[in-house]
Amino acid sequence: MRIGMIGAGSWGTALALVLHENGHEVRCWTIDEESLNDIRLKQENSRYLPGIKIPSEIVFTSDLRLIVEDPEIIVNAVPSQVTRSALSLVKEIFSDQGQIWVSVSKGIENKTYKRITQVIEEVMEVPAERIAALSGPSHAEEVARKIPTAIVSSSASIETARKIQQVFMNQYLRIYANDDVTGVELGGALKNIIALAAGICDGAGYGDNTKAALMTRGLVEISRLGVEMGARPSTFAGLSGMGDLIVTCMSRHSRNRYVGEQIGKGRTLKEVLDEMVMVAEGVRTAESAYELAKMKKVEMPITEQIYKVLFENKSPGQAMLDLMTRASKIEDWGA
Ligand SMILES: NC(=O)C1=CN([C@@H]2O[C@H](COP(=O)(O)OP(=O)(O)OC[C@H]3O[C@@H](n4cnc5c(N)ncnc54)[C@H](O)[C@@H]3O)[C@@H](O)[C@H]2O)C=CC1
Ligand SMILES: O=C(CO)COP(=O)(O)O
Repeated sequence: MRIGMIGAGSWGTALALVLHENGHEVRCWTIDEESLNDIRLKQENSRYLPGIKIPSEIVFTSDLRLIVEDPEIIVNAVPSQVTRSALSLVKEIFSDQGQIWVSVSKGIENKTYKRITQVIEEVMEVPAERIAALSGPSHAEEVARKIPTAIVSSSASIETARKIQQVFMNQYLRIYANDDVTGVELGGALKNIIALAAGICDGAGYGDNTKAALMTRGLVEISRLGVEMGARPSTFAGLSGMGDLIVTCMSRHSRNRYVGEQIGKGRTLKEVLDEMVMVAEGVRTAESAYELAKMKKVEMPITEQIYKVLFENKSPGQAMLDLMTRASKIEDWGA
């Protein structure tokens, strides 16, 4: 199959390697001329995925026309908040021939509160049944090294989810399929906020008990908002829920956990983001989730405290104290 990849950051590049290995013809678009030159000269994307050799058969280009020329599948791998603008460029030159779209981005668009498959549906004017989300515990650094990984392909149409499963699956990337796209995308987006909290926990010197509490109660509030938005509760116990929450809160590769860790050590958000090359989606998703929770009247205490630490200068210590001294509760999946 011919597959177009929009975005050649760490995840876009790692997935291009998977697809190439699976026998597909892959073309990746990037606006980043520096990494493009790097890939052409050294066969390595050292800015986003250092240490991994990139086969010369994978085309990397800044010419979008090469991406939209006759693909059977188009994958969106740019960060959530720039997906709309990147797709607007695609829309100008794209002719719809029944292609399947895949979102691998994990976020909720600011202001519109849309999941990324919904942004694709709106901008590209394709039906939800032809769009899938691929999500789950999968750091690019490990997938690119062929470390066994399992994720989930989800679409409103289970046939579409199954097709994408077949295209991406191989010996080191196991893919499950389901049709709860709302749950899959919200799990992948919201766990990044809890990973920021887990990072703060590491940076501020709290303990393993603290992190376990944040992860467990984090999953409760993720599920609570997810169910309110129409997701199935059981999806949050799966790869795109608990699975991704575990890896992002625990992994040395996680950019969201890293940002939290730096803040926990006393640095400002601006200082940390200014020196980062890669995206930490949880920062902007915290804005969307905080506002959504207020609008939907869903209790999300950890998200609320993370929002206040990130954007209202609240100290992590005070945020932790406020979480610990909330009114006493019965432990229940909705409490
Ligand atoms: N890195 C990882 O391990 C994983 C990342 N993801 C998700 O994949 C998405 C992409 O993440 P990464 O590849 O890690 O990000 P990255 O920061 O490594 O790369 C971002 C890519 O987007 C491009 N980009 C940035 N702004 C742009 C714009 N305005 N227009 C066009 N292109 C633009 C950059 O040039 C770069 O190619 C995120 O939503 C992330 O949460 C999902 C699973 C794993
Ligand atoms: O979603 C991811 C792993 O599944 C990547 O997480 P980070 O963006 O925090 O690195």
